Amino acid sequence: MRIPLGKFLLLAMFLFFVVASLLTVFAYSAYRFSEERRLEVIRTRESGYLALSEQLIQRAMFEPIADLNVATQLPVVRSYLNNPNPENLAAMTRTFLAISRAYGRYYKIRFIANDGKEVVRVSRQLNQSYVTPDKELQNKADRYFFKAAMALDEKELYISPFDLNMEQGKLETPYRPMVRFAKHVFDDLGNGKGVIIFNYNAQEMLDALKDANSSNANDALHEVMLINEEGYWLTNSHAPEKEWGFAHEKSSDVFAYQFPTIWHHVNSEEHGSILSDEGMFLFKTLRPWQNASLSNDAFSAQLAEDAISTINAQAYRWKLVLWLPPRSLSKTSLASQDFTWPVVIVFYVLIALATTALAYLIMQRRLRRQLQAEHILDMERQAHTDVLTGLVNRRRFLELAKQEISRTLRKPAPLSLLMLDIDHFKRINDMYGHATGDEVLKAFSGTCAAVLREIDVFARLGGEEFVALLPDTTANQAELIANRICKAVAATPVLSDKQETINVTVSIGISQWSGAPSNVDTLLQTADEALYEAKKTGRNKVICAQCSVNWEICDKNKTFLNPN
Ligand SMILES: Nc1nc2c(ncn2[C@@H]2O[C@H](COP(=O)(O)OP(=O)(O)OP(=O)(O)O)[C@@H](O)[C@H]2O)c(=O)[nH]1
Repeated sequence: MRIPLGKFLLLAMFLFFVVASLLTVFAYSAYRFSEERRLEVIRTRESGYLALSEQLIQRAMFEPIADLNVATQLPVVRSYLNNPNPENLAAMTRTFLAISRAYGRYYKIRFIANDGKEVVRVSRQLNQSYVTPDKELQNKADRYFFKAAMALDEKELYISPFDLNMEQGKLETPYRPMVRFAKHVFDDLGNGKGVIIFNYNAQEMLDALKDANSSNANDALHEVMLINEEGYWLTNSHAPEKEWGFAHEKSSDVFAYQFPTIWHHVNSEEHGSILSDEGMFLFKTLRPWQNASLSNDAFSAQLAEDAISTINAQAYRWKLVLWLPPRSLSKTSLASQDFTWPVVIVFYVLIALATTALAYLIMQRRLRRQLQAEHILDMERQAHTDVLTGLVNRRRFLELAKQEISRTLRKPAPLSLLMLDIDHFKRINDMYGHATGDEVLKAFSGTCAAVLREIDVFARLGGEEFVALLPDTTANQAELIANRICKAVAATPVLSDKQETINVTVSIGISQWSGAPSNVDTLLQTADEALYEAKKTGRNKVICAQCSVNWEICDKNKTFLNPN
């Protein structure tokens, strides 16, 4: 017996579906868990970069304050303010030149007198510091920064908005971002003498910011952005051409244009992190001077003390944003590794192989069990069946007859039994051989079975002796059936292997269960006695002791002794 292919394939597919679904759910959950952990690690690392960047900006923005404070206290400067003679002016100019060279971070260091006239201007360009000749000095009385600085008292300090350097009223290109730091200076008698202004080269700080954030080449690469109040990029490592959008008046060069939903959070929240289809954003609001006294950085904290009266620190509010674009973010994700899809395919192929093997084993086991069950059934059938005729044998007949009697006891009904014996069967054997005798037995069984009903129990007791138990049948009805059998047998001759016609007749004895608690043996015995009577009185007949009428309707002409 072979494994049925259709069922095997169905089972294999079912197992594959179940196992693959379970393992997929499990693997996907594990993947989601590891993804969350991975993103958490990235977020923590990026927070570190954000804190570092903030510190870097804060430090850079405090250095000019320190320099300006020191400059206004220098003895040479004090001497000039108290006694503005040419000698002291020259000494102050030399000091400004030295400061310019030493730090290199100031485009201009100037002293502007009360009337707005530049008295000293030390410029720095292309890594060179030089003193501007007197004839090129300008009057700045109308400039906003001069006016603002002149309004300060001694302790206060003016910080201009982040701006681009202008030369001769025009934007200098490439852009030179700068912030002006100015102090109103007084002589020892408290008379205002003018303003000292440092034009701080902020590009230095912005470059340092980019450098600090590009050294993470081994990590997922992030972009650093510094955004001013209006959402313009002061620095944008991802798209430097979009920096200083306010200068080239391109409304699309704002953060809000590129990332509207992200900007909503960045603009309205102090700090946070956002994970979206556009990547991961970590941001922080920077108020370089306003919050400096809270800084962990001792340097910044001290300077915050010094510049405590900085008048326009409130105006400074930048947004520092670190952005991991989706590609960078997924760089370390399992899903984007080269080996992932081949592994997934191998994974499912292995599941398919394993479930196919399992289906094969299950089918084989089922088949074995089925064969065993069939074998047992077969054995049972053999134990209950007469091999030659296929009829129920004596043992099984006795079991079935007992069951039938019990049933009749529970639900009273007539029950009759026929005992059948082929006449002169020995002679058939003797004349035509044992094999032909067997054929006669088979033909006889078939003829009788055709007359009997489905519910009748027809059995071969042994040799040429047969029995039929007829439920729901009275002796009179049984007699009719027996006569029908008797006539059918007589009318059905059998052909020998030599094509000779063999007439077969049968004698039948009948008994009916009386309703009294008798057993099968009693029934058999009564029928056997009737059969004996039939044999004794000429064969080919039916005898029923309990019947109301007893007549012989079997064909008297058809006897074994009288063929045809
Ligand atoms: N071919 C064949 N013969 C069998 C089988 N079982 C029993 N016999 C024979 O059946 C014969 C029965 O003969 P008897 O018991 O003398 O009865 P009978 O010749 O039919 O005579 P009556 O019953 O008096 O009519 C014996 O010769 C048995 O050997 C069988 O399975 N096959």
